Amino acid sequence: MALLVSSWSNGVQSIPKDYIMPPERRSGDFVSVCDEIPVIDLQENPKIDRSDIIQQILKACQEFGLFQVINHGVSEKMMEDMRVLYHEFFNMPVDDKLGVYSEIWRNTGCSLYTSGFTYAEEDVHYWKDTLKHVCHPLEEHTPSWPEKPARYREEVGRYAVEVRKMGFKILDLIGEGLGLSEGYFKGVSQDQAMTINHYPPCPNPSLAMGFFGHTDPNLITFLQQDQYGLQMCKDGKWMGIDPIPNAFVVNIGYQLEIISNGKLKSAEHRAVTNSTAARTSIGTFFGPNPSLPVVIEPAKELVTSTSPQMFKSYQYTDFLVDFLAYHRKPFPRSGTPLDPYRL
Ligand SMILES: O=C(O)CCC(=O)C(=O)O
Ligand SMILES: [Fe+2]
Repeated sequence: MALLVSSWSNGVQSIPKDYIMPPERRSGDFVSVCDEIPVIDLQENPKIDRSDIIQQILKACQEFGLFQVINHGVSEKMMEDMRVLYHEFFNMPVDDKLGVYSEIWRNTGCSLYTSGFTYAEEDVHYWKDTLKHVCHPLEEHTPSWPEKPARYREEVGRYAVEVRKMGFKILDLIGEGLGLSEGYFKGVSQDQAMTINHYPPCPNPSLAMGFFGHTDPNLITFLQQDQYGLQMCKDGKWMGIDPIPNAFVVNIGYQLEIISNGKLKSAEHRAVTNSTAARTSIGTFFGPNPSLPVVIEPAKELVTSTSPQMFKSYQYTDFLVDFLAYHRKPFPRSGTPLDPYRL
C-alpha cells in the first residue's frame, strides 16, 4: 500500500530516483495541444444528417484513431459527480483503500495498483495509481467494487449504465459507417470495464511519466479527463488533447483496427503529469469478454478482392497474453503488439 504514489507524494520536493525516466522515455518539452483533433457533436439536430455524423466519425477514426464527443447524452451532473467521487477516493486514508489494493494489474475483478502493469518488474516507475474494475453485468461485479466512499457502488453503477448507452450508440454509428450488419459489435463488446488513473501533482514533470505510450488492447475506450495530460501520437509526432469540459475522448483500440480490417486506426497515447494539480482520468473500456473464448478476425464484409484480409483470426485471450508480454519487455522495444497478428 505504501507504494501508491497518492499515499506518499504529498509535499515531496523532488521525485525519487526510481521515477526518473531515461531521457528517451520522457515526454520532451515541445508537445502542444492540437486543435485538429476532431470534436464531434452528437446532438440530434434536424439540420445535421445522421450520415454526416457517421462520416465525421469515420474520418476521425481513419485519420487520428481518436476524437472527442460532446452532447453525447451522459449528463454533465453525472460526469461531475464522478470527478468529485474519485477525488475523494484517491484522497482517502490508505487504510480505507486496503480492501481493493493489489500488487499488480489484474484483468478481472477489482484492483487498485500503482505504476505500470507490474511494479516489481519495472526498472523505472510511472507517476500514477490506478483503480480498475469490471462493470457489466452490474449485479455480478458491484460486490467487488470499493465500499468507500459509501455512495461509490450506486453512483458508479448509474454512470456505467449511461456510458454503456453512449458507447453502443457510437459503436452503432461506426458499424453503420463501415457497412456492417446492425448490432455487429454486440458480440465483441460484452466486457465493460473502468480504469481510473490518478496522477498526483509531480514535482518534476519533465523527468517523470504518468502513463507510458500504449494503444488500448480492447475495442474502444471512452475517457473523461479533468486536466490536461493526455497526448496521442500521429505520424510519429506527439500532440496534446484539449481537456474539453464534459467531453469524452474516444479512442480506437487494437480490436477495432483488426475487425475493421485496418480501415480504422488505433491510437497510441500516453499521459504526462503536472506540478500544480492532481489529474484523474476516468476511462470506460469496451471489448470482448477476456474470460470467454471469443474469436476475433476482420469482419467478413470488409474482406474483398480489393481489400484482402490484413489480420489473422485468433482468440482474444491470446492477444491479451501477448499484449502484456510486450509491455513487460525491457526497453527499447521494437515493433508493436499488433505485428504478430498481421498477415
Ligand atoms: O490518463 C489518461 O489520460 C490515459 C489513460 C489511458 O490511456 C488508459 O487508461 O488506458
Ligand atoms: Fe489507454
